[in-house]
Amino acid sequence: MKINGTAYRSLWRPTDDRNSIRIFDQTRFPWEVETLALRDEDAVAHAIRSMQVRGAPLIGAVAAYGLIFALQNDASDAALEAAAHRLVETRPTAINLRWAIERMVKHLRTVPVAQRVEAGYAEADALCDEDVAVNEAIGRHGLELIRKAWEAKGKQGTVNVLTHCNAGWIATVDWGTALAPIYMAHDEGIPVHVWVDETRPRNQGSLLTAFELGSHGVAHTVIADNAGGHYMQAGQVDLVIVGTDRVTAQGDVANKIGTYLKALAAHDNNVPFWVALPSSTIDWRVRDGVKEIPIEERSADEVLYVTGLEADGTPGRVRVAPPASNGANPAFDVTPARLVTGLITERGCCDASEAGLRGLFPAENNPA
Ligand SMILES: CSC[C@@H](O)[C@@H](O)C(=O)COP(=O)(O)O
Repeated sequence: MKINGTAYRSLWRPTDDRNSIRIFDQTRFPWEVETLALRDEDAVAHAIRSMQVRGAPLIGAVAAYGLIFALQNDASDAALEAAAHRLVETRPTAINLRWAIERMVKHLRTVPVAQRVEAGYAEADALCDEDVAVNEAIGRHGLELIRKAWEAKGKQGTVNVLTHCNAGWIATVDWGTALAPIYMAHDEGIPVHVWVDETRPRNQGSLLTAFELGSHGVAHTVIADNAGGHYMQAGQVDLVIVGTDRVTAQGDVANKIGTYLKALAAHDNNVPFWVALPSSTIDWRVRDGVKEIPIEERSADEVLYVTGLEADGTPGRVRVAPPASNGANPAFDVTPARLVTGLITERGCCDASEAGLRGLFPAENNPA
C-alpha cells in the first residue's frame, strides 16, 4: 500500500543489505514515518515486545526473520529450538507468531546445518509473499459483503463499516485483513465510510487505522470506543469488520480488547459482525477461546497515560488518572462464536463454527 504515493510493504529485505529487514517503527506513526533496520534476534524480539511491529500476521513474519538472524553463528538443532522458544514467548496471544516459527523450524530441520540461513531466508520471503496473496484474497471475499450491503441500500448513500484496532496493511505484510475489503470497495468506487474505534489504551485505531485509511483516501471518522453502540442503534453502521489474533477450532475470536463489547452491541442491533483472518490465525489446538486463549497483560501505564501530539507539534505523553491510582491492561478479549456473523478467510466466508471452518479447511490437522 502507499504512503505519500510510494508503495511499501510493512516489512522488506533491502537489496543492498540482504542480511537485515526493514520495518516501520509503528510507535512513531502517524507523526513520523520512520523505518528501522533489524539484523539480530534481540532487535527483533525487542521490536515485537515494544510494539514497534505489531498486528498478528506481521509479528509472525518478522519473527521468522528473527529466527534466521539467531542462526547466523550457530544453526544447530539446539540453537534453532532455543531461538524458536525465545521468539514465541515475545507476545502470547497472536497465534500467527507460533505458526510462523513452527513453519520455519519444520522446514529448517530438513535442511543441512550449513545451508539453514540461506534456506531460512527463502522460506521467510515465501511466507511474506504468501501473506500478501492471502490478504488480497481475503479482500476479494470481504468485498462481496460490502458490495451486497451497497446493493441492499439501493446503491444510495454510503456503506458504513465499523472497525476496531488496526487490521490494515500496517498489521500485515501488505493489504491487511479487515481493511483489505474496504480498500477494494473504495477502489471499485463503492462509497465506503469507516467508523474507526480509537482503540484505547494504545489507540491503534486513531493512530494507525486512521493514518492508513487517510493515506489511501478512504473516508473515515475516529470515534470513542464507547460510541459504536450508539451509532449501531442509530442505524449508522451497516457492518462491522475486525481482524483477529487467534480463532479457535469452534470459531471463538480473540482480538484487541473491546472487540467483545462491539460484538454484543452488534448482536443487539442486528448489525452483521464479520471477522477477517488468514488461516494462519486459526488455532486448531484450542476450542473454548474464553477458557483457553492466553490474554496478554500489558503495562498499566498504557491505560494511565495517553500519548499524542503536544500543542507545539512534538509527540508527548500525559497522565489521565490520579497519581496514586492503579491500572490494569488486558490487551485482548474473546468474542464467542455465537456473536460472530461469519469469518472472512482466503478461501471464502464461513460460519464461525467448527463445521464452517472445516468446510473451508478440511485438511488441517488437529494436533494432539
Ligand atoms: C491483521 S491484524 C489483527 C489483529 O492482530 C489486530 O486486530 C490486533 O488486535 C492487533 O493487536 P496489537 O496489540 O496492536 O498487535
